[in-house]
Amino acid sequence: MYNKLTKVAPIALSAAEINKKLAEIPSWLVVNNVLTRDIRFKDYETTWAFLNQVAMRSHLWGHHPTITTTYSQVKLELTTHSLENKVSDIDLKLAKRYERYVNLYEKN
Ligand SMILES: C[C@H](O)[C@H](O)[C@H]1CNC2=NC(N)=NC(=O)C2=N1
Repeated sequence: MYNKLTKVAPIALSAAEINKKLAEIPSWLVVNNVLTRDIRFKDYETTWAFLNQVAMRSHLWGHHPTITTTYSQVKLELTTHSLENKVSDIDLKLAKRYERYVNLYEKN
């Protein structure tokens, strides 16, 4: 069995729509129109176990965050490049999925 992927166009969201979805993932913020999350994990191995899941999911969905990391600190930033770097539905969908992964790992 294998997956056949279909390409779906991202949909830019209004501030009201973004805020409604943000209520479900309160650790995420929109800073200068960028959906952002900062996390500190317990150690380097945990950080990269998390980032590998982020990378695989991003690759699977064809949508990629800016990842800034130093040792056990991670900053994820999401916007949709193809929509002039606005926050779109896929940014929020990915953030919600990443948040599931955050909860799998011990934090500092
Ligand atoms: C061809 C490729 O699928 C597109 O360039 C994807 C890649 N990853 C992406 N990631 C983000 N954040 N925004 C995009 O518009 C985007 N486009």
